[in-house]
Amino acid sequence: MIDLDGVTCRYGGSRGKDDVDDASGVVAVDDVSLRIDHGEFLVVAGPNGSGKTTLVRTFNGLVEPDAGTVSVNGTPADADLVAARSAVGMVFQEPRDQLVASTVGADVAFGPENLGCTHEEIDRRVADALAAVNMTRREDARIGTLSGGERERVAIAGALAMEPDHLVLDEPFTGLDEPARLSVLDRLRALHAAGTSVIVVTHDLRDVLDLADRVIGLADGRVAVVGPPSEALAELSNLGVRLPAGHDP
Ligand SMILES: Nc1ncnc2c1ncn2[C@@H]1O[C@H](COP(=O)(O)OP(=O)(O)OP(=O)(O)O)[C@@H](O)[C@H]1O
Repeated sequence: MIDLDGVTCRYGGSRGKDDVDDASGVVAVDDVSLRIDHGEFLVVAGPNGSGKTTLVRTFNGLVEPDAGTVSVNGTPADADLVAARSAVGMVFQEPRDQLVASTVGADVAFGPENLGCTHEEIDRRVADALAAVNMTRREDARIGTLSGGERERVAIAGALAMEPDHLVLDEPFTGLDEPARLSVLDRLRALHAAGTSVIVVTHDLRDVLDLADRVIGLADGRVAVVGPPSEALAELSNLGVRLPAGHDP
């Protein structure tokens, strides 16, 4: 479970927990409280610059709030960063930024190796994670030869190999063609069905809204709307996000 209480994040100006009243700089996330349960499929929507990326990066301590608290499974994220990063896997906006090895297998093994898993455990996790993204037996493929969609799936596999409770994907469909987008959606649907909590950050709600248990719409760093998709849809149309066909304003 991820629990946020009054989280505020700012860039620039004076930083730090003691100067949250300094009005200089940009307030990227503004007093957000939120609880995400195990198994939940959550969509975080909002226009460019509304604070989506900054918000989700607080979930595993990548961004430390200037005010408020984040806890993961009951422990403050900043008190145990390893636990937070093991429980909350993250796939960044540009998957190339997070691929660290030259082959698929070495890349997916990187996380479990750092966790100190045994060789047998690493092999099992790599095989399971590649199966989950439909890339079984592609361990030896060189990263440089993969398409953008395949790289995205390797990045997802790398996060899955940590066996996280929550998987966060930041704009996972950017730059993907239609087959790759549908393939990633298919994988997310299967992961959710298998019990992983999936959190998708997007300004494009086509397709993904059908999978969501709940959607949060951000505007200027604040939660403008939160609820099941059917209830949130009307208000989401005011936020400048791309809605599924038939729901455009
Ligand atoms: N490293 C940074 N330094 C300074 N300002 C930043 C930084 N990262 C984000 N911001 C600012 O914080 C605000 C929120 O940005 P953030 O990237 O969290 O929003 P977003 O909704 O994810 O945007 P996008 O859809 O464009 O990715 C914006 O005003 C942005 O310019």
